[in-house]
Order: sequence, then structure tokens, then C-alpha cells
Amino acid sequence: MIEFQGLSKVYGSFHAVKPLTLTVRRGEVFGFLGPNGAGKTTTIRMMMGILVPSGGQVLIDGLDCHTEPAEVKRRVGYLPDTPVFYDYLRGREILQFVGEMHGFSRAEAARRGARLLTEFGLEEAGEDYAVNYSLGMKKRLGLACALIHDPAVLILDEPINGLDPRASREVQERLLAAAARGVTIFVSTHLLDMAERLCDRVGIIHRGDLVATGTLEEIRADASATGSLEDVFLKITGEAAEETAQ
Ligand SMILES: Nc1ncnc2c1ncn2[C@@H]1O[C@H](COP(=O)(O)OP(=O)(O)OP(=O)(O)O)[C@@H](O)[C@H]1O
Repeated sequence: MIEFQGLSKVYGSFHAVKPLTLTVRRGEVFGFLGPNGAGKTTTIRMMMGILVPSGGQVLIDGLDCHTEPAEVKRRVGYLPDTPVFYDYLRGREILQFVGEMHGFSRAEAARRGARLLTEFGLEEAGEDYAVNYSLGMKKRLGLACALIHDPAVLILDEPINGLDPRASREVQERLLAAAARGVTIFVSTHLLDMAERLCDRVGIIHRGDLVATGTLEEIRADASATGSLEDVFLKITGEAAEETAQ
């Protein structure tokens, strides 16, 4: 379970994330939606202990992400918006390294790495250097790294941004498979068709403010909007922008 308790981030006088209170249930796929600059990455970086909150806290399975980041990382798999690898390690070596960092023996890390390379269609690229991977391959390798320790929670920042349709579909299928195994997934995106396909519930963040939460049906009803998630999203964020301007 993920609990945001008034979590906020201020840069100087700019409120990047306004006090955020929200609970993501165990086993849920939760879409964190918002336009560019809404505060999604800032929120996720606070969840991963990379940024220090200005106020409030976020707990994962009862652990404070700021004060207990190592324990949190044992339970969580994280895919950053731009995965960065050691360029001159091979895909197989990167997975092995991440596995060993999680405390697995060399043999166990190798076994897990090999299984994930196959599962993510990277078997043939396993001996290639990461510097030569395409963006789609890097995202898949990043997701494989995030899953190597069988985490109960996945936190994904824009997992399919920039991928071609085939790679995008493949990553979404992997995520659905993880969700089917009961993994809790918190996924940020501005790609609404993915959210519509994948998420049990969504939250819409706009200029640091959570302006709507619920299932698509609930949000539609609250916003008195019809049509796709895109229509609902544009209506809600448009209204929120007007309120801010007034
Ligand atoms: N270090 C910083 N100093 C000042 N402002 C920052 C800093 N980091 C982020 N911001 C601002 O905070 C706001 C939220 O940024 P954030 O990266 O969280 O948005 P996002 O929702 O992830 O956007 P995108 O979809 O474009 O990645 C933006 O206006 C951004 O310019």
C-alpha cells in the first residue's frame, strides 16, 4: 500500500507538488496523470528518496520513503523517466549487477537476469553493450532491472514515453502480467490511452495539485464529462487552469 500524507515540494516560492494526500491500495494499478510540468516526476523522486519532501510524507507498506529509503527499495522496483546504465556493461552484466546489489549471490543474480532477458525479448542482445541499445530496449532493460528482486510495488515514470507502437505494446503487456501477479503499480504518464488500458484508478495532477481521483467512470461522472479519458482529462485540466487564473 502507498500512502501519501500531505506530501509536498517547494522550490523557492514555486509549489511543484502541493500537499498530496492519496492512498494506493495493494494490488492496484494506479495511473498518475498530468501534463508536462505537473509534478509527476517530482512526486516519484520523493517516493524513491531521491528528493527531500518540503512537507508531509509518503509511506510504502508503512515505511517512510524519506527516512527508510533502503527498506523501501527492497520492496520497490523503480523505472526512472530516463533509465541510465553503465554504457560499457552488457545487458546481461547490468542485470547481474543490479541483482547482486539487491543481495543475491552471483549465481542467483545470473539465473534471475537470464530469465528476465528472455522474458523481455532481450536474450539476443544480452551480450551487447547498453550504449548500443535502442530507447525501447533500454526501457525494457530498465523494467527488467526493476523486477529482478520480485518487488511487491512497481513505481514507473513514463514507461512507454518515446517508444514505437510495438515496443509500447510489449511493455504494457509486461506491466499487465506483473499486475496479474498482484504487484501494486504506480505509473506516471501523460499518455492517456495507456492509462485507459492499464489502470484500475487514476489521479490527475495539474500544476502540482491533485484535481481528480477515481476510476475513469467516477472521474467522468464528477466532471460531468463524456467520452474518452482524453476528453475527461482535457476538461478537468482546462477547468483547473481557469480556476487558477481567476
Ligand atoms: N530543481 C528544480 N528547481 C526548480 N523547479 C523545478 C525543479 N525540478 C522541477 N521543477 C519544476 O517543477 C515542476 C514539476 O516538474 P516535474 O518534472 O515533476 O513535472 P512532470 O509532471 O514530471 O512533467 P513532465 O511530464 O514534463 O516530465 C515543473 O514546473 C518544473 O519546472
